[in-house]
Amino acid sequence: MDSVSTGDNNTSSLLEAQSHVWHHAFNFVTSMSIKCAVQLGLPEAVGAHAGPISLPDLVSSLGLPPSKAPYLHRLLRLVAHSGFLSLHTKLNDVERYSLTPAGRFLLSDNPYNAGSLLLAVLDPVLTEPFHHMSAWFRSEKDDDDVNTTTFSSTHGGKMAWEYMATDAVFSDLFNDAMARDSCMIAELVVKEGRSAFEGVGSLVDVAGGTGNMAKAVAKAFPGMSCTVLDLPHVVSGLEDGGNNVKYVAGDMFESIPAADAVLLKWIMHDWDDEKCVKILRKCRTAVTGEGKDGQVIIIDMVLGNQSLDEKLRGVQYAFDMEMMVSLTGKERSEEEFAKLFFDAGFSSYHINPILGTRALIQVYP
Ligand SMILES: C[S@@+](CC[C@H](N)C(=O)[O-])C[C@H]1O[C@@H](n2cnc3c(N)ncnc32)[C@H](O)[C@@H]1O
Ligand SMILES: O=c1cc(-c2ccc(O)cc2)oc2c(O)c(O)ccc12
Repeated sequence: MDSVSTGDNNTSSLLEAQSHVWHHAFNFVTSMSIKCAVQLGLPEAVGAHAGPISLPDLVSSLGLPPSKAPYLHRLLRLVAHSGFLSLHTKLNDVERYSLTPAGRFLLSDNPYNAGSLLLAVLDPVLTEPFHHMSAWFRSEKDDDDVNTTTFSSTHGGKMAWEYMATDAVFSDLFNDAMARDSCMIAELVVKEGRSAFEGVGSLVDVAGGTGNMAKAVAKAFPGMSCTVLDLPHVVSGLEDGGNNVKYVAGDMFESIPAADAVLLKWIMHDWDDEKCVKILRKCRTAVTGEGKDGQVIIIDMVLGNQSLDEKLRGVQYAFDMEMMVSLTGKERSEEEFAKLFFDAGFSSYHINPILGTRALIQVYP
């Protein structure tokens, strides 16, 4: 191979370029290994042990055959290298492991658990479409929507939310992932973005899933009456959460109950621009009806925040691919959000970048 094919024939540049390709080719192996650790119950076994745990103790508490110890050691090495375990070698030169802060996010009894999101994203339901992404790029849009997304062309023409109603196991996993995320975001929002909710007497969490966000907001603001609107298969059977949280089964494209404020957490990025404008128009009607002059509160990623580091920007772009492959949505820049808001008839907005990769956006009629 000559230097033309590589652009540079300096030895270290060649090796670095090759390793860069390897790093990205093998990223999925790292992800799948972490998934395996979660499925084995490794975070719980490490977390339950009094102090850092050794390999033999881990093998026994996971109930694995002792012959698998050398293999588990190799899994632990990668999971530790990926930042989920700390390695302690001080005690008698025996390797012992403890959970890092990211590792504690994989604990199933952690209310902020992100393991369910990891399991959902790495479930074949969501990974299979990625094998067909290039075919989707080459295919023309068809009238019956079969090829609207890579997800729908992989799953017999079913669009994402339609599919959810047919797969209770995956739907429960996904709803659990959303609910856990809402637990943490609600706490941060109540702490860091409290002013957005002050003075709000009634709130509708539109497409609010199983209601964790609404429950936490209602708890922080006992005078507020909260309604969770979501599809029937998500909210049917859920008991109203205390005095001031109730569930309504419905379609946000049809009607949204009137309220002082409407919350859209992780909704805009699920939909294309046209659908977002439709949802926002319904929200505008909900917060301006009955003489109200309310607001729409959006929690979503905003691309282009220069203070985000490279890793987090990569996370945003990966989410954008997930939205493109699974749904018809996208992650948006401030300019793209502003266009949606003005097209839906709103007059102003304020972005508060208090949630890492995500931001709290207040939109005013
Ligand atoms: C990404 S989840 C977000 C859930 C919740 N807001 C959260 O952040 O945890 C999107 C939600 O939209 C709901 N959804 C999809 N289409 C809907 C519709 N037409 N009307 C109401 N809810 C809908 C789904 O059932 C799902 O719960
Ligand atoms: O990672 C996801 C995946 C989805 C998704 C994929 C397929 C379906 O049938 C439904 C949903 O949706 C997500 C989402 O709405 C979100 O806010 C974050 C992540 C994901």
